[in-house]
Amino acid sequence: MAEVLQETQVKEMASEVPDWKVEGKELKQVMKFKDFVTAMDFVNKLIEPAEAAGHHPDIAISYNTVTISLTSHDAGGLTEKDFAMAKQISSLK
Ligand SMILES: C[C@H](O)[C@H](O)[C@H]1CNC2=NC(N)=NC(=O)C2=N1
Repeated sequence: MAEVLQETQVKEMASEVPDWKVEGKELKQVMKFKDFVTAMDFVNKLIEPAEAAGHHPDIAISYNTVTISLTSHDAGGLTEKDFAMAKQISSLK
């Protein structure tokens, strides 16, 4: 299991993913799309990288708005896996 990062490490790594916000034990991003179908298309693009990494984002969909939260449930906080997944997700936008 990946280890929970210290606060200083979190700050350092957060600067590498400026489109994500650190909120407590999560990395969060709200994404707006043209419509529901486009939003769903994006969400479906997350299946492959999440399965490949064995690390899965929490996703809330509201019409054209997708809120993605990343945390390592098993470790109980943010780990390197969350930052790696954040980078991957950002690259799919
Ligand atoms: C066995 C498997 O690795 C675990 O259940 C994984 C699956 N995906 C996961 N994803 C996230 N975000 N946190 C986890 O703790 C987690 N656990």
